[in-house]
Amino acid sequence: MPHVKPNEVDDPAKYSREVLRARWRSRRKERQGGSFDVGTDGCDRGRWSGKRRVDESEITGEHDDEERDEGKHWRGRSSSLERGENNEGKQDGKPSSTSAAQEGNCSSMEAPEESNEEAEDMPSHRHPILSKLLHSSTSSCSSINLSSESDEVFSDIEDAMSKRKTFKKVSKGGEVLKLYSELEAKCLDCLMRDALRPFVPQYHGLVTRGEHCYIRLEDLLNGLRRPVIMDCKMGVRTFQEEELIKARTKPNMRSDMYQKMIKVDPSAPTAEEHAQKGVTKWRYLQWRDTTSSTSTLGFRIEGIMMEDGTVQRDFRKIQTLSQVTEALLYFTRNQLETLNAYHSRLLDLKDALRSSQFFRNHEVIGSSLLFVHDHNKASVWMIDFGKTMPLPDLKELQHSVPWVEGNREDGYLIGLTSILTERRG
Ligand SMILES: Nc1ncnc2c1ncn2[C@@H]1O[C@H](COP(=O)(O)OP(=O)(O)OP(=O)(O)O)[C@@H](O)[C@H]1O
Ligand SMILES: O=P(O)(O)O[C@@H]1[C@H](O)[C@H](O)[C@@H](OP(=O)(O)O)[C@H](OP(=O)(O)O)[C@H]1O
Repeated sequence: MPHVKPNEVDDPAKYSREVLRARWRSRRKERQGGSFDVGTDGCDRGRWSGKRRVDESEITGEHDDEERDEGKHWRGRSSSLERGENNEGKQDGKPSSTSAAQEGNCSSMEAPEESNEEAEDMPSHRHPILSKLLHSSTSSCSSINLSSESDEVFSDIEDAMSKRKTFKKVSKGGEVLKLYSELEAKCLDCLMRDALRPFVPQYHGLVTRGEHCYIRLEDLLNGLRRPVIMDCKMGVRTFQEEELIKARTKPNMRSDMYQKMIKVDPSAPTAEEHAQKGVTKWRYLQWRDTTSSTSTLGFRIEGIMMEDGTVQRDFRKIQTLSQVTEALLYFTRNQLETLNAYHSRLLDLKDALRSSQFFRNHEVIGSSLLFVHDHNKASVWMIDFGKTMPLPDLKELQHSVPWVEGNREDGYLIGLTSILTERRG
């Protein structure tokens, strides 16, 4: 355990960083032949979301697993740690020539931020809260690993985790950067001219850092003190129809997803999948949807971060409204004011969705509602449009009817209604 000065205990984030920093040091020492300091709390680490993130060690020179969370767990259960490799490459981070032209030349849109080199000397620019969220993912990722230090820094499980730790970074000035994806940038651009604008982080265009391009977004946690955060992935499915077609026509067996699957339920894969030790991405995503509340309630809780910085992801198997209610009451600590503020924001969102042209003609897949509150404010935001697609041929969606292959319905409003219903119950 690190030496902790008394005043550091008053600052949990700092204390947590110190503890984790010490663990990282001891882990590195062990790799170099020294002793291994096992966590003293006996808990797995809670991890949550944030695949597309940039390793802040790039910016600050520190190592991002220092900020991972030690898991105190919702209802005392341990969250699972998953590992694996993504075999399917993604093209995020480098705009195509057309998209770059559309968004403006990335490198000519420099934000007023520090360069990587400057930032290395300025660790105070880190965003401790966001970095907790971003560093607590359970999933594997095809992202480019920007950090040459990761092999040294991460343990076996963390080696796998590190493959997805490169997507987002934090900057000063009330903005966060997310690795560029053409689909997401186009959506955000559209959303800035839509009725949904007040429910989406403000989009400030693109910026280049090193060899990658990023989307500049309003930091939704800016100005909040010890915020409590919940990420709910919306919709009755989290896979695109394209993923289903690909699984049929050009199946790519993902061993990382197979591993994640058997960790939760060894009997879930078919005999063939067991033999191949792999599942297609569609199969994994569909399994996640049907074993959580996604398929039935139209949303699932991906993770919750409490005010002390602990991140909890033990909601994978939640399927009923009463379980969701329990989680939400825990998240809000039963505070009526907070619950009411969320409720009224969600009603406003529902109205805005009704009048949104963007919503009418987009298939919204894998997008989240981010619930954020502190002691005097609560709000809900729509985030993550990386898999949100415009519909062809002036087609429009209802968002409130079940999905059947080909209809492209996403069930977003089914999820929103479930959340609102839960609140009434
Ligand atoms: N504008 C923002 N301001 C503050 N925090 C944000 C913002 N956008 C995202 N986050 C945080 O980062 C997390 C991940 O964001 P997002 O879902 O957009 O990333 P992703 O890499 O696409 O993740 P996923 O693994 O869900 O596909 C969110 O759960 C949220 O906590
Ligand atoms: O639920 P988990 O266990 O965290 O699994 C991940 C989750 O379903 C993400 O939504 C998905 O990314 P997309 O939605 O962006 O496809 C990711 O795929 P990936 O590994 O291909 O990134 C999965 O690994």
